[in-house]
Amino acid sequence: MLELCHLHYRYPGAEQDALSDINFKIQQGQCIGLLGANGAGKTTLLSLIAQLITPSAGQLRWQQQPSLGLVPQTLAFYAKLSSQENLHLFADLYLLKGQQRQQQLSLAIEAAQLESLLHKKAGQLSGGQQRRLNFALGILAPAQLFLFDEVTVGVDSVSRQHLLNAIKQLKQSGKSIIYTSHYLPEIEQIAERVILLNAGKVQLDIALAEQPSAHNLVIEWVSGIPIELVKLCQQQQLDFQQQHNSLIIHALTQPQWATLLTHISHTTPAPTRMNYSKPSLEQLYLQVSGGQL
Ligand SMILES: Nc1ncnc2c1ncn2[C@@H]1O[C@H](COP(=O)(O)OP(=O)(O)OP(=O)(O)O)[C@@H](O)[C@H]1O
Repeated sequence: MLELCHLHYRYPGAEQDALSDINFKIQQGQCIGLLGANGAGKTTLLSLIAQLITPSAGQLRWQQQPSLGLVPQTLAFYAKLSSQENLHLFADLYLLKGQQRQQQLSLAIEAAQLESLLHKKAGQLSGGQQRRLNFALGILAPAQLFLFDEVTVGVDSVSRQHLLNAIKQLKQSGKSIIYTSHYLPEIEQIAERVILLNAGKVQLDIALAEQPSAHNLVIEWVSGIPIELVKLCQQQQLDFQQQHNSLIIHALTQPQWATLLTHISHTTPAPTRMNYSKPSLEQLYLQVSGGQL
C-alpha cells in the first residue's frame, strides 16, 4: 500500500539527519511494530508518513490515495470542549455521516471506554483518560493506514488492553497499522513484523515468526556464578553474558543445552532458578540494540 524509498529527513538547522535512507514497504492489513530508543527517529518517521513534514530526500510511494488515521504522542484535542463535542467535531472533520458516523463513534467510544466521560471537559480528564480520548479521536478516521505513537503511555492496564483490542479489530478489518511503543509485550501481541530504528537508520526488519528458533538459557545462583561454568561456556564458544548472579546464554541448541545440564547437575552450589525458553522480543531487542529500550 505504501513504499518508502531512500527517505531522508533533517530538521531545519540540525547538523545531521534525523532519518537516513529508510526503505521498506507496508502491505495492506499488516501491523508493524516500530521500535527504537529515545531519539531513534520513530516520531519523525510517523510524521513523514502522515505528511506533517516533507522528506529532505527520497519518496513516499502510495499505491492509492493516502488515507491516514494518526494518534499522535502529543495530545490533539480541544481542552475546553467536552469529550463528546471533541468526538463530533472530529467526525465532522472526517466528513463522517449517517450510519458510518454512528458506527465509527460507537467503536471509538467503546475502545477508549469513554461512555461515562462524554460530558466532561477534555481538559478536566485525568492524564490517562486524556490519552484514551486522543486515541478515540484518531481511530474515528475512515482511514486505511493508522499510525499510533506511544498511545498507551500512562494508561492503566485494563484500559490499555481495550486499546490493544481495538487495534487488533482494526487489523482484522484489513487496515494497516504502524505502532510505536517502548512496551515490547504490547508489540508482541499485535504486530507480525518489527522494524528497529537506531540513530535514524533501520537496524532490523523482521517478521516475528522468524525470530531465532534457538532458545536462551538463564541460570541464577544466590551468590556468584560458579567459575567452572563460565570456563565451560568459553570453551564451547557460547554466546553468553554474566549479570550479577545470573548467566544468560543466547541461541543455545538442544545438544548444547544437554551438555550444560550435565555439568550444572555436578556443580555446587546448585542454581536457584533455570529458564530455558525462546527469547522474548524484549531479550531479542536488548541483544540487537545493545541494551537501550
Ligand atoms: N523539532 C525538532 N527539531 C530538531 N530536531 C528534532 C526535532 N524533533 C526531533 N528532533 C531530533 O530528531 C531525532 C529523532 O527524534 P524523534 O522524536 O523522531 O525520536 P523518537 O524515536 O520518536 O524518540 P522518543 O522515543 O523519545 O519519542 C532526535 O535526535 C531529536 O533530537
